[in-house]
Amino acid sequence: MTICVALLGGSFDPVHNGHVALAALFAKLLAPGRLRIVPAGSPWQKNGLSASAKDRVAMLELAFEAAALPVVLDCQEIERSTPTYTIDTLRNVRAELGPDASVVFLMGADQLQQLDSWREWQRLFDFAHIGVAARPGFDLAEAALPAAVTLELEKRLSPLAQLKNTPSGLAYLAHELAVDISATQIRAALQRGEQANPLIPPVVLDYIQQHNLYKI
Ligand SMILES: Nc1ncnc2c1ncn2[C@@H]1O[C@H](COP(=O)(O)OP(=O)(O)OP(=O)(O)O)[C@@H](O)[C@H]1O
Ligand SMILES: O=C(O)c1ccc[n+]([C@@H]2O[C@H](COP(=O)([O-])O)[C@@H](O)[C@H]2O)c1
Repeated sequence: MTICVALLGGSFDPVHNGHVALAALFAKLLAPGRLRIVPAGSPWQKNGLSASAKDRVAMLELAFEAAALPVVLDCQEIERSTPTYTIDTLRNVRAELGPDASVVFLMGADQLQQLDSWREWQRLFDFAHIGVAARPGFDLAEAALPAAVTLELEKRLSPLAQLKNTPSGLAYLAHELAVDISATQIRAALQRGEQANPLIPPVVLDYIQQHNLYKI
């Protein structure tokens, strides 16, 4: 049987309930043999990060442990000194897992809307499938996507079972997620001295307070 590995990449600055819900949704849908969380080292489309890699990793460990969602943290992007390009990560993962494993890179609808800005974005499909979850404020409908992304999706949209049973090249849209949370919103709330309680796992909030993060 083919193994299926799902990867969730992100800045996780900090990890929040939207990330946990996205991971949990695809853990249920795909039942992957492994769910890997891949914290970004230098996300080149972002204007810097607030928390250190060490703190972001610690918060990820706490969040997924509290959610009782077994994950493996893959820190290769933090260990690289180059800007974080997903294509590099997927090349490495494919080399590690071999040609037959099903690899699914997960993302929210906001990333799909700008997928054509990613480095070598069409080549991502040579190494992995993509699994996309809906996100409030970001439309998954064709009309909301760049034409080039729509063209790729039209060729690649497939049922989940096909993603599980083939190595790469397909796409799946999960319309059922509706968690209106962003790390930007959480950082802003924490800077204002608000608690951000329903947005973030309590263990992560404790960590943020103990380590005095997101104050400025
Ligand atoms: N509420 C959410 N619903 C669905 N997907 C999400 C949600 N929040 C984040 N994601 C997805 O998780 C991945 C990592 O996101 P990221 O760490 O950038 O969080 P973010 O909340 O978008 O951060 P920021 O507000 O700092 O841009 C991305 O693929 C993103 O689309
Ligand atoms: O490869 C790229 O060029 C690229 C451009 C933007 C985002 N990504 C990846 O998309 C994921 C979410 O990114 P972010 O910046 O919203 O946290 C994370 O794994 C990033 O490395 C990747």
